Amino acid sequence: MAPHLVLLPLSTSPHRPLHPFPFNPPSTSTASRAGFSGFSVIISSSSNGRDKDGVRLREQKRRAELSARIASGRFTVPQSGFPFVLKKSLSKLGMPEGILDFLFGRMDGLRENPIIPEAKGSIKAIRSEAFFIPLYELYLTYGGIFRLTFGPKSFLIVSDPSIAKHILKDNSKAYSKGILAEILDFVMGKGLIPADGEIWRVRRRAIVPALHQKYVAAMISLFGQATDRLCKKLDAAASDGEDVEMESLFSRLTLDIIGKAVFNYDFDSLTNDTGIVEAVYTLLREAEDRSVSPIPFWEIPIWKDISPRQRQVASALKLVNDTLDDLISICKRMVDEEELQFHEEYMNEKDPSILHFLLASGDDVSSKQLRDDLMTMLIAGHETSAAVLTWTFYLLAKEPSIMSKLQEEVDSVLGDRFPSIDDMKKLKYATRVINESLRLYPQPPVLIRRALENDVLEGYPIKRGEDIFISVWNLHRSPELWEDADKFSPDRWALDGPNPNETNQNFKYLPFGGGPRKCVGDMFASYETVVALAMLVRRFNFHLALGAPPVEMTTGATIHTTEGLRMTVTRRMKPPIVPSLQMSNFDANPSLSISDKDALSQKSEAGLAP
Ligand code: HEM
Repeated sequence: MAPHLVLLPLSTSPHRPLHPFPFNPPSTSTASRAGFSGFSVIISSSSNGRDKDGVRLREQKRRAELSARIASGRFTVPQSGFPFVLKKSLSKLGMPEGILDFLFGRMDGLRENPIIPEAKGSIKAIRSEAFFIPLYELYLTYGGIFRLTFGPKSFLIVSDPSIAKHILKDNSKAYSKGILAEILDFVMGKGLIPADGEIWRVRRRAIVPALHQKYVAAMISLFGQATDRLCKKLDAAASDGEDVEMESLFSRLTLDIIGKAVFNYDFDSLTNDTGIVEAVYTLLREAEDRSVSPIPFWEIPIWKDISPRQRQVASALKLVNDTLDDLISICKRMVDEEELQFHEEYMNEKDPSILHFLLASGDDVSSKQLRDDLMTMLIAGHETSAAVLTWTFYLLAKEPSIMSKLQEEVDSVLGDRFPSIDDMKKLKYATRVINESLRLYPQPPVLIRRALENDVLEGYPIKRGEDIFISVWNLHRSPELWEDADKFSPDRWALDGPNPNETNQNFKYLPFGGGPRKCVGDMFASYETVVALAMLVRRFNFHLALGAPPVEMTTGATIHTTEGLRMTVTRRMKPPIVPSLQMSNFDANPSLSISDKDALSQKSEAGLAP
């Protein structure tokens, strides 16, 4: 049975009160290897109206309890052996800690098999919040690599850039997707995310070329058109004075985009709740629930037949699979009828989807594998982008000065028209806002691997079969690696500097992973989120809704809010019109500005348009 212990459904408030984390000196000299020095972490405060003090007090109490548990040694396996007893005795005799650390640190270095610092505990100890939060606090105590043990099961938690680089890049062949592949098997099969070994190599080689530059550029107009549909919804809400729940709207926006982009299917989920949209959400929720369930019920044979939930999952899976099979057949027919001249940047103008590219390329693959790959991209490219937009708008709502600076840029670059590929270079600040949002809310917050062979991580020997969580959350918020780590500050990235990525940030910043398994949709996702962000903030102001529940985090594959992101949306005054009306390749009516298009679509609704 796959171990699912650590990923329990947990939530906590990102509105963290001002709270100095009581730094515990590392309990083993090995922690100092990870570069520890005495510091305290100041966690910034925020407000969301109602219940602020209650949340703050609860949070303070919870944190004090956790700190006390860590300080009590409850998570710590006592060290044994002569050096430890000697060190303790010398310490009691009053020898300064610095000298002891120096002496015993050297002895540790000479030992053949240094022991990884170990945090031991009951699952209940971290059950009350999003699991990566206690991992962060344990990281502050135990350092860049430590073992987290629950009963017979243990995980290595990695929060050190050079160890992350070793696992993801330098020795990536020695690691598989482990637990992740087991959990996602029912929905992604051998798709690109869970696949390992030869299947992964072959599929990666087939899929990466499909996301070529011309394709991504063509997608910009799709992003614009989909966001325009969302703008219309928000326009109506602004007129009616109704608050909106942005997280679910972003989820629908990115579902509509990824459906068209991957297999040319219009879910139209921003307008309709069709059976297929519901089926996709049933599968997404099931994948997330399985990844956070302590017991894999779904592996019990009879359970599948008697559990109404599992029966619902099975029928959702059938509906989505049948739909994908139909889309594959339709696309095959299109390709057969096409006068095909396949080349590197091939793209069918009517159907620029990834599926069309794969079939046109002569990709020799079973329908099941193709379906697994499409499903993988649907899931990978949907919730991630939605989560990035959700947390970006949350951060912006709390920082009006950053929002104003962003709106200023968007007004001057875009004026009243849809973004084009050329604008992507010009929307520099918008890009930095997304870069910074991805630092504070990485999606997913943890990368999962399993060692396929024995290895050595920063001097620590580890065994084949070890399950490893690389905590991107810890890397991105480490006070050792970042100044004002918890502060939302897009200006930390120079406007004219390179786009930050894992390579130029030496693996302390991993928004899209790194090494051979890096995200294939990084450029797609960056443009998608910048286009949506720019178009939305240009037309509207966003505020956290008065009286809304506090925005708290919960974890699935990505970081969700517990009760949504309720916002009040108001129309902005019209920005100045910039004369250039250049549109991206695939817009049917390239000379129109957004207001022209609005007028046309209103006429069309009234039956006036040609
Ligand atoms: C902001 C949005 C996105 C974020 C933050 C994101 C993040 C990531 C990360 C961190 C990984 C590495 C996972 C690991 O190493 O375990 C990954 C892999 C992947 N992503 Fe994305 N992603 C995003 C959007 C997309 C989109 C739009 C697509 C498809 C069009 C996509 C397709 C994939 C695939 C197929 C993989 C697996 C690659 C492999 O294992 O070879 N992602 N993504």
